[in-house]
Amino acid sequence: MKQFPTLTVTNHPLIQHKLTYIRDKSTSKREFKALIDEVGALLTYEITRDLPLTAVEVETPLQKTECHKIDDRNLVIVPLLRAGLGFVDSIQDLIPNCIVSHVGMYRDHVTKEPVTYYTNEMHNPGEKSFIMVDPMLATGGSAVAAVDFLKASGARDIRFMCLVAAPEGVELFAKAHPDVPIFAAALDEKLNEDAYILPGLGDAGDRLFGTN
Ligand SMILES: O=P(O)(O)OC[C@H]1O[C@H](OP(=O)(O)OP(=O)(O)O)[C@H](O)[C@@H]1O
Ligand SMILES: O=c1cc[nH]c(=O)[nH]1
Ligand SMILES: [Mg+2]
Repeated sequence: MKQFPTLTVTNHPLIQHKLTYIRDKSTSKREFKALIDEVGALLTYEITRDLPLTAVEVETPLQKTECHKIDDRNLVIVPLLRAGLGFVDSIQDLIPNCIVSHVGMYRDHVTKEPVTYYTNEMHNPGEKSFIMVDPMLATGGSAVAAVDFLKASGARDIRFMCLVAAPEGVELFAKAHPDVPIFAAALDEKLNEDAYILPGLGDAGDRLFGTN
């Protein structure tokens, strides 16, 4: 299998176990969201591993001591609507002070090209760390366009978290944004003729929100 230097596949047994149920078409909508929450938390643990820490003094009931904090008020989660919303709850549970800045984008069913329909204004993006989240990296068109937007707004420190990636999408993304690390739970086989990931999990947005 082709190697991608900017891709980290977090194939921890717990993630693989939960991904098995996420892929299963008989998994209910309620279970699907609960599993996305759980895997989202586990992937967040991995993607935040290299965030810098600042020393702070804390007084325990016994004495003063030096502890460490991440700069959570300058950490921005960027969910790609709609399916990226699935990861927001778990990240906010872990890092309640983070900022959430939405990017609305859908993939045109015919051309497979991303169409942007919503963006948030960014404040001091050069001073912030961004984690873009979307369960699916298929052709890579949406993720590349979303990072193009973040960079055009002034963002520099960006990470991308997804659940399932296709080799075609990783290749396109890594070429366009070699400075943006990708964290995924699985690198799947390929895209089908409709640019869906095989074996994949189907349409993540539809499974999360009950549409199709
Ligand atoms: O890598 P790509 O080929 O661009 O495909 C991936 C995109 O497709 C899905 O979104 P979709 O267009 O289905 O929108 P939705 O989240 O609103 O369902 C998915 O959540 C990604 O954003
Ligand atoms: O397999 C795919 C490809 C794009 N979007 C999805 O939700 N699933
Ligand atoms: Mg969709």
